[in-house]
Amino acid sequence: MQEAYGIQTEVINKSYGKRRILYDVSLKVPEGKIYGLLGPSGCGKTTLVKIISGILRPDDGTVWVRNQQMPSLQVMGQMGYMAQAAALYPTLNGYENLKFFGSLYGLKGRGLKERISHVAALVNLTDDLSKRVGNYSGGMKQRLSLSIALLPNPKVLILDEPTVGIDPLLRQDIWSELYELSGQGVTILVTTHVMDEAQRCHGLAMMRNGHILATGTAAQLQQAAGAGTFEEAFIFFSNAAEHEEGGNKNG
Ligand SMILES: Nc1ncnc2c1ncn2[C@@H]1O[C@H](COP(=O)(O)OP(=O)(O)OP(=O)(O)O)[C@@H](O)[C@H]1O
Repeated sequence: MQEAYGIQTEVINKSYGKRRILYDVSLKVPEGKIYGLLGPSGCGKTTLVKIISGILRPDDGTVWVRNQQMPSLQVMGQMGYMAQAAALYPTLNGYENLKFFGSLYGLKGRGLKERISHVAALVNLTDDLSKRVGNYSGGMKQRLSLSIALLPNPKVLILDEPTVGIDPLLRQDIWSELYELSGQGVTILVTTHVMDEAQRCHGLAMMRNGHILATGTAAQLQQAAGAGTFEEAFIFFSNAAEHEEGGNKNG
């Protein structure tokens, strides 16, 4: 049987002006899995997830989400996206922010109220919903953004650095929730520059300078690199790519 993919990209390229940001990025994210995009700051993770979400257009290449070619309005309605720089309304309180974004997702009435209670509890914000978001800490804003992405009960969830600024206990809760959602069939794409976070994913792609260096499970990648630690595996694939780039330049 053919494997079902929640997200697929084929040879995505993107430049800003003369600067190339993504090079032939091809990925396959199996449906219902948590997939990590691991790479240092500036390697192109946000650009890639924005392209997958339909926010940015690639220069060329194709994205499929749930087997539909993007951009597709129907599929975009099944996706939750958590941006790195939260687009929250600071003068509104947490509840009002959730209500506003919920209405954009087409939720209303009792259904909307129930979803707000559910997602606020998941990120431990129930007691803070009446506070102005402008007075939230960085971690609280992060949690509110995550709860907004969860509002539409998405089939595909795209999270750009979701646990930055979040304390270890809550991070644990968030990961438990992500595993729970994945168990229910939700495909989750998470960007991170943190090794231990990437290792929690079912599968991952290592990225550097707009290139995919290697893909697989953390254990497979470590084994392929013959590395003692996952961090060493990342360094191994980075060095190998650098060597190849140098070779191409020289050749
Ligand atoms: N709108 C833009 N115009 C020009 N350059 C951009 C634009 N957006 C991003 N870039 C550049 O593209 C490169 C990749 O950025 P991107 O945000 O995708 O990286 P990232 O891996 O997500 O980094 P971080 O983890 O720091 O968010 C960076 O060098 C960035 O400066």
